[in-house]
Amino acid sequence: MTALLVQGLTISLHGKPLVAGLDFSIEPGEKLALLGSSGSGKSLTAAALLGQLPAGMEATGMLRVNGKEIPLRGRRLAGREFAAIHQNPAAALNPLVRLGRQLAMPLRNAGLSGREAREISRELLASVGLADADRMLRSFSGELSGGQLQRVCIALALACRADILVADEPTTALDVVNQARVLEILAGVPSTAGGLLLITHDLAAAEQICGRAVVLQDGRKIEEAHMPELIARPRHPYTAAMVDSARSSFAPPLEVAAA
Ligand SMILES: Nc1ncnc2c1ncn2[C@@H]1O[C@H](COP(=O)(O)OP(=O)(O)OP(=O)(O)O)[C@@H](O)[C@H]1O
Repeated sequence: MTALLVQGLTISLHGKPLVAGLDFSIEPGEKLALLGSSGSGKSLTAAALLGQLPAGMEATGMLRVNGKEIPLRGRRLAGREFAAIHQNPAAALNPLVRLGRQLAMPLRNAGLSGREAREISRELLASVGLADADRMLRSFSGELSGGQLQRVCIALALACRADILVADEPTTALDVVNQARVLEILAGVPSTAGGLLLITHDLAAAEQICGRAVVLQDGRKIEEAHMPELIARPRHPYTAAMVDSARSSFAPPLEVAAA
């Protein structure tokens, strides 16, 4: 059964559509990229799925997770179906609550004992490359670096055991070394963790993590393809420009190329 089905998603502000008639789907265990330039509607799409649209905006259309229909209109909570990894990890965590308690919360809510929740929290932290799990569990978010915090947020999202993980520009606030590490971790998220929707303007990140992509421009889908096809044979001029620009960012410096 399709893990996520979005049909005719339209997001409007005072009657003006900012995202219009968007269709896409994610199969179980699939990682899908939502690509597009700034202002194309990626974050609003994520916000509509997560029930986090700004006040005054309304979403219409059909949303189904594992066959269950979820009303979009008036949606103001993510529910158990979705877990999110946001751009700014510090803002996603409660600074006054030890990380161990924050990680344990969704596990305890799922019926695990305190001891089981602590054990699984340690395993989750290890799975995102945080070795000193006991220290992390005792820490407050203000005591960790941005890269460590984003890994804690990925562990927290996995602890929610949601059907769909939504990662909205998860590496934007990180330095290049941590960006690479977080991309590696997301690429390694097992297919058993449900579907993953990666929101990004970074084609290289999408290629590393996702098998398929949907490209948005001005709130509309302009292209949808498997990653190798999208990169080898982009059909829309915007996608072609995005592919060219990603290629040129890896090209050797002009003077070296000319030598
Ligand atoms: N709170 C808001 N109020 C009014 N308009 C908004 C609001 N948030 C987004 N928009 C508009 O909706 C459109 C889509 O914005 P969105 O943030 O989804 O783009 P995006 O593709 O995620 O861009 P970026 O990569 O810069 O985050 C843009 O035209 C934007 O100006």
